[in-house]
Amino acid sequence: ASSPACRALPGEGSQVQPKAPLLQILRVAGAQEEVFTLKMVMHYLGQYIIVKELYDKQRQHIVHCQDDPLGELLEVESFSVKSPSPVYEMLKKNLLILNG
Ligand SMILES: COc1nc(N(C)C)ncc1-n1nc2c(c1C(C)C)[C@H](c1ccc(C#N)cc1)N(c1cc(Cl)c[nH]c1=O)C2=O
Repeated sequence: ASSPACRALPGEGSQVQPKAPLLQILRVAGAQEEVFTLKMVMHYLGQYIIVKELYDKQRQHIVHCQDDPLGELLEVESFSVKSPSPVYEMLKKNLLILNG
């Protein structure tokens, strides 16, 4: 069901299992795990952005991901780290919550 309740993101402590396309991105950022906390997922996504230099060199809170697998997942060409709703929407679709 995709009712709002079960589409919420888990609390900090809950464990999540990224679906394959997201897990591939986390692997590029160095993730070895299969099961993560939300905080770990955000950390590896951040590392991915920095390592691949997807940020705008002039306006460094802007991420350009139109030509990157991350953009395909986020379904946006770019976004600001200050308004991360595309990130949370993507996570809701790409994380299995293991313990609610
Ligand atoms: C372009 O960004 C940056 N550029 C620089 N330069 C020096 C160029 N330094 C820091 C950041 N930066 N700021 C924030 C974040 C970063 C890095 C780690 C991407 C993270 C973050 C943002 C997006 C995703 C995704 N997909 C994952 C983590 N982030 C967060 C955003 C949210 Cl929503 C939750 N937790 C966070 O840490 C921020 O606010």
